Amino acid sequence: MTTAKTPGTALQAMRDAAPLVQCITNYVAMNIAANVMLAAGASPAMVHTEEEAGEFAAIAGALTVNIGTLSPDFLNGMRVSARAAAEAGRPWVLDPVAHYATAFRRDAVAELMALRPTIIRGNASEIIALAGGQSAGRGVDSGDVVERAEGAAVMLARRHGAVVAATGAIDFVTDGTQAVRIEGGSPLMPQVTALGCSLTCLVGAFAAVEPEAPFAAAVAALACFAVAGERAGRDAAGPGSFGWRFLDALSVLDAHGLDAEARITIAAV
Ligand SMILES: Nc1ncnc2c1ncn2[C@@H]1O[C@H](COP(=O)(O)OP(=O)(O)O)[C@@H](O)[C@H]1O
Ligand SMILES: Cc1ncsc1CCOP(=O)(O)O
Ligand SMILES: [Mg+2]
Repeated sequence: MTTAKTPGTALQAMRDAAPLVQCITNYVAMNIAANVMLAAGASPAMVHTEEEAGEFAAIAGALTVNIGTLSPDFLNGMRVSARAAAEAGRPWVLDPVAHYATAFRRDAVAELMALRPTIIRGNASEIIALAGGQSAGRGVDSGDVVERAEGAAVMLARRHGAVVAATGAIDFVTDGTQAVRIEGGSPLMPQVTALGCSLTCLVGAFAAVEPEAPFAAAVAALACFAVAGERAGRDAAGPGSFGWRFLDALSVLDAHGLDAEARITIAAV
């Protein structure tokens, strides 16, 4: 008899492995993302300089790349790391923060997409625009609901052979052949900066432990955020207390609680 792997078993496996994850993320996110990773049980390292980023990608279990505060130097580090991760057979996750905003970002994301990310995690506006659609996004915050991004996510997944996670009030994850929606979280989450960036890093942690199952890895990471976010939101007075409650909720989340409270439903593709 085989037992289907649940988000809870994926969480336990991730904690047991405490994977080293190379996170190339933005200046806003670096601290909160590292704390989110530690609370969840992963080992983050924010390593982005070209001189060492490629070498580091070969020893980390996974790489995450986020263009939030992009510069030519950051981009050089992203290029060598994504290539090194692919050569070492490690999964890598792309977070195309506000890629529609400027030509520099658009060109950078086109180049990074050509390096074949294993998983793409973005908010609804980012996913719509990445598929060539008209999004309402202007800066880093989404102006669209995820429902509008679902078709774009499926199209992107098929076109690029990647898992695509579009997040918002109800998340949507697809690999082009299957899809799920994940409910939970809190309306306070978009009020705390860099939680989406932190989620991208956590997706990398799960992918490091499940390199052959990136769809399940992305679902498990998003489910952790959904359950911890819902728990933290219950007693939070606002974004400030939500922030620390969320970290605490992530750190005490266990396999049983995750499987009991995660609301994941299969969606048609
Ligand atoms: N209105 C909401 N209700 C519940 N959870 C939300 C809401 N908006 C965002 N989230 C959650 O916040 C996290 C970050 O997603 P999102 O805000 O879409 O990313 P980003 O910060 O990149 O814009 C995800 O776990 C998502 O499910
Ligand atoms: C405010 C800001 N500016 C550049 S990156 C960034 C953080 C964006 O974080 P998130 O995409 O998780 O909202
Ligand atoms: Mg974002």
